[in-house]
Amino acid sequence: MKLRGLYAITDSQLLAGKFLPYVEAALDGGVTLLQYRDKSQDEARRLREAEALVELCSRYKTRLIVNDDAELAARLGVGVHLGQTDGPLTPARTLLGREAIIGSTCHAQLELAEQAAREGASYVAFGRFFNSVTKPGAPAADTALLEQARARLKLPICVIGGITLDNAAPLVAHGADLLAVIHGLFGADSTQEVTRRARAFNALFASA
Ligand SMILES: Cc1ncc(COP(=O)(O)OP(=O)(O)O)c(N)n1
Ligand SMILES: Cc1nc(C(=O)O)sc1CCOP(=O)(O)O
Ligand SMILES: [Mg+2]
Repeated sequence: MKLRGLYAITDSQLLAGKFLPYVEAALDGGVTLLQYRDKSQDEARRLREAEALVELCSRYKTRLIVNDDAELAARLGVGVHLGQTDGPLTPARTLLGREAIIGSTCHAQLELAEQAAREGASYVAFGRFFNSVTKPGAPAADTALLEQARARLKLPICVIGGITLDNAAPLVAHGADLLAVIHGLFGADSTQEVTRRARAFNALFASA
């Protein structure tokens, strides 16, 4: 499967009280990957919400990724996204199997991406490209890095951090395969607007 398009990421605070309707609205507009990202320690809620997403993603034929938690991903039979402090990639690959999608945060460092590629990552993520409401303190990356990554890596390249419909096009033009978005997608006022934004993010790839 080609990993290219919109990578929607959930946020428990932003989606409080509208979690499933907003996620379904995004899937309706077209999502290549959906990441369940919940930074709370509420294990019961995490399991409940992640199971609901498994069902939703199976209806929309979308691949689900769990943030941080390879054990939960294994339990649900889905992929995982691992940051630099979320545990090593090689055992996660062994746990989840060859077919699983495993993503790796590489900040703005090509060396981290090359290491992730050697250890079996399915995609590498660089960021943050713009000011992020969700994660303002993340290290900054720029489009020059993207061009170098494109030249040196064969893996799909994901970009993240403050991405909106107004600033995403140059990232695609500089070689991004996946646009990972929280606020620029789910910060909308209505489900209709979430669907419109998802379609518009995908349209950036059609014209690239
Ligand atoms: C697609 C994608 N890219 C980067 C991240 C950030 O991962 P990490 O650095 O582990 O930070 P947290 O998201 O866990 O706070 C991501 N989740 N997804
Ligand atoms: C979770 C995350 N990781 C980042 C990184 O740079 O690694 S930026 C980020 C936040 C993404 O949310 P938004 O689209 O609202 O900016
Ligand atoms: Mg993490």
